[in-house]
Amino acid sequence: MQQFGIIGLSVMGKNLALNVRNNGFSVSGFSIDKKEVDALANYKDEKLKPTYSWEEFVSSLEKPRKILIQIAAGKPVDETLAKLLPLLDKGDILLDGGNSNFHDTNRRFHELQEHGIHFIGMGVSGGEEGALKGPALMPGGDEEAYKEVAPILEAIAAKNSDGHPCVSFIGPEGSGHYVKMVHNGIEYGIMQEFSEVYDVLRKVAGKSNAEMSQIFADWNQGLVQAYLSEITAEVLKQKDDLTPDYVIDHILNVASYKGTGNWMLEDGVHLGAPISVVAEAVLARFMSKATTREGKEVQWNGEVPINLIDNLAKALQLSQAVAYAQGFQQLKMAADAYHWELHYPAIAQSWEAGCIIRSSMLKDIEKAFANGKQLNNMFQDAYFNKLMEQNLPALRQVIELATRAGIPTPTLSAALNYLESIFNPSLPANLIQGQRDYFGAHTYYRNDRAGVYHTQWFEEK
Ligand SMILES: NC(=O)C1=CN([C@@H]2O[C@H](COP(=O)(O)OP(=O)(O)OC[C@H]3O[C@@H](n4cnc5c(N)ncnc54)[C@H](OP(=O)(O)O)[C@@H]3O)[C@@H](O)[C@H]2O)C=CC1
Ligand SMILES: O=C(CO)[C@H](O)[C@H](O)COP(=O)(O)O
Repeated sequence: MQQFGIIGLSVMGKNLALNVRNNGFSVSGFSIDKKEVDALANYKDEKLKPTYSWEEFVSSLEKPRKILIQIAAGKPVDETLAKLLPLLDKGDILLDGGNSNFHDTNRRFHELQEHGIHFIGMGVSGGEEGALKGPALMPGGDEEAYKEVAPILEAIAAKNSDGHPCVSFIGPEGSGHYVKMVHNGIEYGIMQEFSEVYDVLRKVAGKSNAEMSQIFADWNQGLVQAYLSEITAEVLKQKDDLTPDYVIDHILNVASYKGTGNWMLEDGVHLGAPISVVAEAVLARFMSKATTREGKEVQWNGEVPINLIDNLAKALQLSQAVAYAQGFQQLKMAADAYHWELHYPAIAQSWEAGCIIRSSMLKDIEKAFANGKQLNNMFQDAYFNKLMEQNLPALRQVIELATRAGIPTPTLSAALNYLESIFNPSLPANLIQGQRDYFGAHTYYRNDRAGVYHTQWFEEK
């Protein structure tokens, strides 16, 4: 009998199966796509069992069965659960490792609980390579069931610099998929920040692709030690297969999305979370399609400050911190609203390796939230407060220069505005309240006494 089962053997499912096998566990694989099962069969390895029917798959697994569903999110997951349910026994454990919406996971968790099936909604990040060599895992749902699968998940997960596996139990219901959704929202934010910095580098600093590649590679050893720095350097130096040029210059500048970053924004709006960097990153993807492209190319003939490259690194470092900060702020608001107990240092730790947003900064974030410290925003922590003080002038300079050059910086500007706002004692919302009370008698609170007030702004006729 096999110790673990995986349904869906496409990019992620197949590589996760190999990872489970490489860590000494036996695994059965099944897919509705026979070609995917045949590909598994080609390994001819008794620890990798291909199965060709739902019944064969389920009956090949030791009890309680531990089954990972790694397929396209949405309706396919409900269809798969409907196929599996009649074949399972009470006490079996199902994990959904796809990018499922947390609302769906909440519903499935409770529905399956009624059937005595343990359900774990598990965010998985790291793409194809991560799935094979060690992904970041974000499991939430049934904690007792988590303990049963923890040895396998800890074995296959990426390990951080201390050798700790990048997986820990997140919380109840759909909280694991919620954390993955926030991961992806942060991912959108940081990717857009990188693209704005790239735009300033090429259009203001006049750097070539090869020079920019080297700059990002240098930053990856310095202020912005991050997977996204590493791959940006790689993307910028890649030559094209079809022309003598760099491939980056022939990639159409329309950003696609499957939408998990959009979901973070949707729930952020629901919660009232000030996640401006994520919002601007989502909107920038929309704008990349909506723009008419009829304008003139930016031609910068002005001065290029000698410290521009250093300041771009500092601007990117600080705006990256803001993207993470907004993610953790939303997590805290979600934990309060949905009555989940989330462990922020453990979440930071699970992102320290294996995932797309991994960076050296996550260690500092883990420390910022250590010992149950409840921060309203991450910049209340001394380390990040100092980073803000040190890097704000650089961020301002980059945005000022980009603005003069006519280069849009939606996420860098959102990061600056966030930092200008979070400790600000006199944001101008008093005027909004006055206007609301004027036109709609919506009332307002005062800053000098308790109670709810309404002003008679004009004489009634
Ligand atoms: N690719 C990545 O980098 C990452 C992906 N993920 C998530 O992991 C999951 C799998 O991703 P990936 O490997 O890229 O593959 P896809 O998202 O392309 O999903 C393909 C798999 O889903 C199966 N499938 C589709 N519809 C159904 C259905 N109705 N019933 C059963 N199976 C179905 C496919 O079978 P068939 O071929 O027959 O359609 C195939 O096995 C997704 O939820 C994705 O969002 C998470 C992190 C990273
Ligand atoms: O989950 C992921 C990484 O963590 C995927 O790569 C994600 O689907 C990419 O998102 P999008 O297609 O919306 O850019």
